[in-house]
Amino acid sequence: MEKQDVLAQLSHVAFRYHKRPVLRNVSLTIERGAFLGLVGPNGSGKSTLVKLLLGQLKPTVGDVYLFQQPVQQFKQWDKIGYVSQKANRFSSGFPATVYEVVSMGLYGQIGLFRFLRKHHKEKVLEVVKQVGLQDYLNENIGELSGGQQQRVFIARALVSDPELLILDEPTVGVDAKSVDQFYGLLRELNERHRKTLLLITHDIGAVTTYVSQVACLNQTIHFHGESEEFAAKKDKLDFYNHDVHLLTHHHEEVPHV
Ligand SMILES: Nc1ncnc2c1ncn2[C@@H]1O[C@H](COP(=O)(O)OP(=O)(O)OP(=O)(O)O)[C@@H](O)[C@H]1O
Repeated sequence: MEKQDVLAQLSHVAFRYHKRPVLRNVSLTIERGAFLGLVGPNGSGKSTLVKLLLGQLKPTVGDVYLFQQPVQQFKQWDKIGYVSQKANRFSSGFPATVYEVVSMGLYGQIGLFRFLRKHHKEKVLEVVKQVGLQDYLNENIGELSGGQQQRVFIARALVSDPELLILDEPTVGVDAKSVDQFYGLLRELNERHRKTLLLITHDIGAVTTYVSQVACLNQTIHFHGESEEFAAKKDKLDFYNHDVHLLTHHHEEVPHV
């Protein structure tokens, strides 16, 4: 593997909230072109790992690199797109159209009050089309279903042309049929549009069906390999214990600290 093909890396990372250890000795590499699913039970540290990757938290021990740079020095944030689990929660009165919300993804590049140039507008239309919402361009986002809203946020993350897209539980609150379409979209972004994806999810079914690699986290990485290998081994991996069948459905009831 060439050095420039490592887009993100955690090296021997430990993290604690106050005195409480949450992650220990986590080493994980995300290579260019990967579609990596990060799975783990509730409270296993998935969101904490993402916050460390994005430089929002500092490891107690170890190092985090983005595009071969220590995350504290990293400045090229337009190379990274991020879609959080709270993205699809707009009420019907929210006064912004699909076009406007997706355009917001360009503000980092062009500044908040600058006008979009022709090529910016074309890029907005291109990514809206990529996520299949071209017929909804002028709809208010609050009028769309949870699955459609989530696509809008993918488009907003894509509009600045990131190389690495990080999605934290993006299907929470999305109905089952839209979830399948949504994962299909992610696969297409990975295979056709060459985006590197990190998908944080409880959904074991999705990871075995759609992603190319799986990493299992429960305080530390218990497995990282190809999804076929994961599918063959998953019943023997003890990191989930008895929780495995509950995970897809119980997420929303779990209070976040
Ligand atoms: N700000 C915080 N302060 C203290 N403890 C926290 C904080 N955020 C998370 N924790 C704790 O750290 C542990 C890991 O939380 P984290 O949210 O990273 O796990 P997760 O795998 O993303 O969980 P979930 O699947 O429920 O979203 C949990 O025990 C959680 O209660």
